Amino acid sequence: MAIGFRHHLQQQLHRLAVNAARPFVSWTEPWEDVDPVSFFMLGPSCGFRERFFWSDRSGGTILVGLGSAYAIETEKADGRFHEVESGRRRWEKEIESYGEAAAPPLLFGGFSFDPHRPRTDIWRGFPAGKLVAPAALLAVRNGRTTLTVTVPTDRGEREWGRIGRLLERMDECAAVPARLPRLVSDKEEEKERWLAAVREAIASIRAGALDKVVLARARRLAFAGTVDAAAVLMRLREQQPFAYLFAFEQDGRCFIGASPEQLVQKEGETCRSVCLAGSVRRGAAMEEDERLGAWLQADRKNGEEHEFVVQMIGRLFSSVCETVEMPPAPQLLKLPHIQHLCTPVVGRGCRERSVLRLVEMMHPTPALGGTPRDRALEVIRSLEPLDRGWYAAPIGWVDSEGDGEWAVAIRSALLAGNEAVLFAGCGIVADSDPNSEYEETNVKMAPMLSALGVMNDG
Ligand SMILES: C=C(O[C@@H]1C=C(C(=O)O)C=C[C@H]1O)C(=O)O
Ligand SMILES: [Mg+2]
Repeated sequence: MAIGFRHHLQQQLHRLAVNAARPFVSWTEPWEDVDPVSFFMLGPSCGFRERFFWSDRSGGTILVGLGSAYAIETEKADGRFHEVESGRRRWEKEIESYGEAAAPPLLFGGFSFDPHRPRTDIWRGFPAGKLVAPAALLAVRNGRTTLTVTVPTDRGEREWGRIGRLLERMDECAAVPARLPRLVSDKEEEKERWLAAVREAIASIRAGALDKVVLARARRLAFAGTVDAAAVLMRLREQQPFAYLFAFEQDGRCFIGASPEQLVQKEGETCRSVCLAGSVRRGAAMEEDERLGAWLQADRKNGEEHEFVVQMIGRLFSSVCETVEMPPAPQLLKLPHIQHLCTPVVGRGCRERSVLRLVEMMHPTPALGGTPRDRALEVIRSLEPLDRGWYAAPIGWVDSEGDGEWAVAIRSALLAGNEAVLFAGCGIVADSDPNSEYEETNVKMAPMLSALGVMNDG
């Protein structure tokens, strides 16, 4: 089947490319029986230096991209969302799309947390904002799988080599990911300095300078061999079934994670978000777990952390939507290692046309930045001893309608060769205790530690 299909696709694309009036053409075909992680694994061996993976919380939408037919990249500190949105509109005019989906292929990517902060070397290849239209996109939606191939009309022949190899290999049996290498070193990045920063933040909050700030820390692991992103992804898929799974790889450096937190979704005139803040670990037995959950729902400090997020997202949705629905009190979201206070928000009659506009307005929410936003960002810049890069920032996709879904890139790590850098933060408020906050960041790192094979699940 692949040979016949390959021939068919090649012919279609060749014919279209020759006659195209625009610089790119895309072709979409239905395609069954491909495991998305196996497809992701084929990238490097076919010569693609970029790849991404996305699965939403239900696993209903899975997007896997290989290569980059078109990229919109910005290093602007101010106006980066606007620049990316203009790039998206330009993209629609540069492509002719045929086959099953006669719409331009969607763009996938992300943003850095704070473009005003100087970037360190570990985040090389992860600019202030970057969206890509992949050369090959596998999309699973509502149980249907399609493959979209996008080629530049002037360099179609060159792209074809990689795509041809991919189509040949897609039919081979599911690839087996590399084994995870042994851990050789584990460095807490400056625990004492982080605790001191938390103490200082608490003092500023008590002095009335701000209400809440999220401070993060990093943990650097070194392994005896290369950490294979596909192997980590496969484990995350098993271990974190209700999270957004994401990976964004540039030249062998892969930012990967399993985030429970939706930033914003737009589907026509409906938009959604989830306020997530306030945390406690899971209990070992049911009784303890329920006791911890009940404690979390009654705890004043966690309630406060959560309430700042509810206030901000509620206000923002009210400013762009006709109606906003949210439950009066937070629910519990139970994940394998941690439970959170959670308030889902639905806005109807949304007046914004692009989800990127909503991403711009929402980032960072008080769940990742703080309240008030500008003060919190200043405190993070002056107290936090690390470069967040794309951690805690928006990651997701946007289509030609301006619809799309974005998560907050937490519970994540940057994989680079033999190293993995893990990140986790927590919301500091007036009643925070530095040691408990430190413990909370440990719980938040557990999912990635477990996916990396460093910690036994428990
Ligand atoms: C910042 C992180 O998580 C955020 C902070 C939370 C908290 O402090 O209770 C809870 C959920 C997230 O919004 C992280 O996981 O790194
Ligand atoms: Mg917290």
